[in-house]
Amino acid sequence: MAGLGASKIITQFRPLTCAAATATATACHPGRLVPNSPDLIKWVRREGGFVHQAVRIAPSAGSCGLVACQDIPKGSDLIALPHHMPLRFSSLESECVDTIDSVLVNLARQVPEELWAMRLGLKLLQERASVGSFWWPYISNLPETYSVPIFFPGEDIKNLQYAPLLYQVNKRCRFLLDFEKEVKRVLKNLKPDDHPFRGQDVDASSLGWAMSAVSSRAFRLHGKKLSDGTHVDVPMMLPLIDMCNHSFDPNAQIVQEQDAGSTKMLIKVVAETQIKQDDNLVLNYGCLNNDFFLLDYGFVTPSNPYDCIELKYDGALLDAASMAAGVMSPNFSSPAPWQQQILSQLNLDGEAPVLKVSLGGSELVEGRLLAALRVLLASDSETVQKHDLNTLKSLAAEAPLGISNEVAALRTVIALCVIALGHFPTKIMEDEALLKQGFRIQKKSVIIDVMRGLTSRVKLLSSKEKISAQG
Ligand SMILES: C[S@@+](CC[C@H](N)C(=O)[O-])C[C@H]1O[C@@H](n2cnc3c(N)ncnc32)[C@H](O)[C@@H]1O
Repeated sequence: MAGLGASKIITQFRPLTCAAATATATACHPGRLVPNSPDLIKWVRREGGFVHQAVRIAPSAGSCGLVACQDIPKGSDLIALPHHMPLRFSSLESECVDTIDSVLVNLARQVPEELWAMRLGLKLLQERASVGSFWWPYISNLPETYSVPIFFPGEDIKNLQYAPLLYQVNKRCRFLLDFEKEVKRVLKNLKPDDHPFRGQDVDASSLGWAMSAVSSRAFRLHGKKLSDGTHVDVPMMLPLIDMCNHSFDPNAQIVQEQDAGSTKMLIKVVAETQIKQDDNLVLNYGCLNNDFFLLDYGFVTPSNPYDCIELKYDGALLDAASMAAGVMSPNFSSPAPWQQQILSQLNLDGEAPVLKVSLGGSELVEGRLLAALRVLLASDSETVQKHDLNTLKSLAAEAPLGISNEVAALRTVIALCVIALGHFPTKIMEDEALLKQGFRIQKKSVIIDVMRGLTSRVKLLSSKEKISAQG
């Protein structure tokens, strides 16, 4: 009986380790789980989906992408997936049809919300391990490895040199190691037929593969319609559509529409602009900073308008910065009661303050930090009370508390930038010599851009002050 059981298991799983999966395959698209995997475009068409005749899968910047092999007019449908093709994970106990579903749902419950990709990752791993999986043509075309920081060698992680990102990478690595133990504990006593991964061992590395496959490819789209007519957002993996690479200047977008004659939703990609022959089909993955791009997708976007750096709001640090900037007797660490009250309104003081503030991005200086600096550098409450909080938080509101107050606030931020740059031990020239340090270079560029933007404001304000003094 034991022998029979073993042979049954062997014919019902596909290995979760890459070397075994690729042993008999020959290269077609580089770096895929199975190099001679089935043709994805043919599979989508066979399943009742639509793929524009000019759309091809082609190598693109070291991985794959979708390319137009002839001009495509704006508004054309590029891809349409029928309802059964996206890979979703229902975590509802009521939708569990067997013990395998319940095991996965119970494991998924132990994944924190912010690591939602691991939940759908469990479903992906289950399908990867199963010989009869409907999604095998899709899964075999997924990348074999991911360039996200959880897989970086220790030295490369350290070399990111940016504490908020190091914190996130460590958190994910720690979670995967703990979750490995939990998954092993749960799977240990299961009968072979109830085992979600067909009796295979699951370790931190296969869990990391699945989490990265999902974080770098899933889209959050409308799921089931609720009785009030709204939809819940559900992460899904979209075969073929997820071959589109990212651009902040996309030529395609995902739309969901009701399938004719059915209550189900059709997921489509539509040409947002005219697409020229040989152009890549690109989607906008979202207005994300480079921390998210690197953590979830394994790449950074140069000149990313949404990139920013995070700082902790700290009175002593602000005192040091403003003194370095030549601001006279700052009192950031000992605010007056009326100032403290405004800090509480800004959520920078009080019972549960949110002390994380950012520089860069579309705002240049986070409104809460700017307002705090303006208020703490103001000498009387009357002038401050004349303005509402939104004005105090806005860089567009030019010097609401007077030019010298504004210059002192901006100089303090510039000094904060100098301190933040000092936390990177290497020079930009050294970073440039290391190809992998695109992340570090981009973070430094954000800081330098903030300094440039604020310095020109300070100059403008100072010249206005001079003119008014002369007048
Ligand atoms: C949704 S998949 C796109 C298809 C993927 N290139 C492939 O070969 O399967 C997202 C992944 O593509 C790559 N990618 C997408 N856009 C990129 C970009 N603008 N620059 C660099 N890599 C990109 C990253 O590896 C990312 O994790």
